[in-house]
Amino acid sequence: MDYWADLAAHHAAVAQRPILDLFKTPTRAEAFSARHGDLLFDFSKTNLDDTALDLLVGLARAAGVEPRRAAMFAGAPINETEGRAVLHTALRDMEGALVVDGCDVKAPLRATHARLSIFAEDVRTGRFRCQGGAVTDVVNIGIGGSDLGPVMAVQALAPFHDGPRCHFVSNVDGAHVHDVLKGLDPETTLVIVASKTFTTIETMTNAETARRWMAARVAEPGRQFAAVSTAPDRTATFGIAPERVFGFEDWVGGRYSVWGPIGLALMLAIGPARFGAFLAGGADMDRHFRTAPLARNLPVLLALVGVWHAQVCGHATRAVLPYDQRLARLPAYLQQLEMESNGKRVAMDGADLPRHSGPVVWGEPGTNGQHAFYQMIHQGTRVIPCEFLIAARGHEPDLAHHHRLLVANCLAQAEALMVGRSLDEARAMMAARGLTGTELERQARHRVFPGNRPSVTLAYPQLTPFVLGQILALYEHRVFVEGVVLGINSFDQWGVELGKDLALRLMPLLEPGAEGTPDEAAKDGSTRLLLRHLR
Ligand SMILES: O=P(O)(O)OC[C@H]1O[C@H](O)[C@H](O)[C@@H](O)[C@@H]1O
Repeated sequence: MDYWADLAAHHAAVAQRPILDLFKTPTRAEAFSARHGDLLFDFSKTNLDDTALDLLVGLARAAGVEPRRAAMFAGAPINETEGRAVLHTALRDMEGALVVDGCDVKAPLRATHARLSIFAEDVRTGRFRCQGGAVTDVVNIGIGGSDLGPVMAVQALAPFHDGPRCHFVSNVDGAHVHDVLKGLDPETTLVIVASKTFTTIETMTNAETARRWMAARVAEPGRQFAAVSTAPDRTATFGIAPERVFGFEDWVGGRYSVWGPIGLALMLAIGPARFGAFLAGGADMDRHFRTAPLARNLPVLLALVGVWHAQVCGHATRAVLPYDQRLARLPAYLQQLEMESNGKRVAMDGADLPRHSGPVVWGEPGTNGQHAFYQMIHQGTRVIPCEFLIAARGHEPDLAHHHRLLVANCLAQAEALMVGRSLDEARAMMAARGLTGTELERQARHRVFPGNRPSVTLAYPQLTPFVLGQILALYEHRVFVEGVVLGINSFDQWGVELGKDLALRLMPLLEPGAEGTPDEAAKDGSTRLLLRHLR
């Protein structure tokens, strides 16, 4: 059975059907939504019907999602281009044993987690002393997966933040480290150098700058540095004592690493107990993903809706729209998670991918986005499937009216996208304003909303550590399922390498005197022009 061909044929048959018509079936909303605990995933405002869903679930099954899922959790080397297991799920379920290549991987995880928790408590309680006393500020220096997870999660869980202030430096642009350090006291600052490889040029450059900044005022700057890495030899060379080095294994991908020591800044912010609740939320979603039938499985459904929109309907982008200000960095986090995982043109077997890879992921929190780019979402010529996230409750009980406005806006946008406004309705509006004839017609046309634009909504009770863990694991497994369905390796990222190599080779050409050298002459005309201009 060719599921892709059948899906394409089905899509062609239903593409013009109004989504709203599907609600003539009274059970539509219940049938095209799924729950796990207090999470509700509503995908009824899409053009998916029973036939499409059956085909998509068949596609997932035929692609081997179930055996592949079992292989991932069992520690098989499913990251085939790097010859590694993919076991970030073990970081959030450290109980028991999991033997991979003859060794139990869980006991060392528990040991590192225990050390991390003790260190975090020492810092939080003031037992860990800097030159100037207890730690007041933490600076996490890292980039990509060593930054986006912690920075997003610390902001997301601000209501639970009772530890030192946390700051993040990622960009090699000196403006970033300068602006962050400028307001801090080196005598009470702890610097975490977070880098899986401990070779990333941005992170190492920022770490050296931070050490110089600290050394100017602190007698033993190395004592106020901690490191998170898979490379203990390199952390030692940098001069960070082993008791403040927290390691992890290379089977934790950078963009999947917030659950382990890379999450140290989050643990310092909210404490080990709440960090444990975050892990428990992730583990809870893991259990759901492993046990729920495909057609009731939240990550599988989220993935299949994504495949329907991106590969079957051909929509090139996906907007992630959290109606939750504290999830402001979620779209950026998901850009790495989804686009670094599934933005690939070659299938696992080395052949060209016969269809598009994962979509462009972008977004901003609502309601801000409404006053910026929603114009295009509603009336542009391109269809942009939207993913709304909304909590039932905020954390500010005395501002409950704000939250009601937030919820109303979120639901209104999804409704407007689907229902739209017809030309007749727009004409009636213009007639009510006294317009007539061609002017009425012209003005009315600008006020038409075509509608029939798909969206999904993830509703959760409240943004707690547990719920954040559930949401992030949900997205991780969605990426996994999409990757299996597309037949790609979601766990490598060769596409980031070429630019890094070229940047290193360009560095000498930015020195004064590089003009006219053979290395410069070997560059293309545009690069030469820019080099000269920027030198
Ligand atoms: O943690 P690091 O080794 O410093 O890597 C940081 C980031 O850079 C790499 O180039 C990858 O694109 C990312 O997946 C990774 O998260």
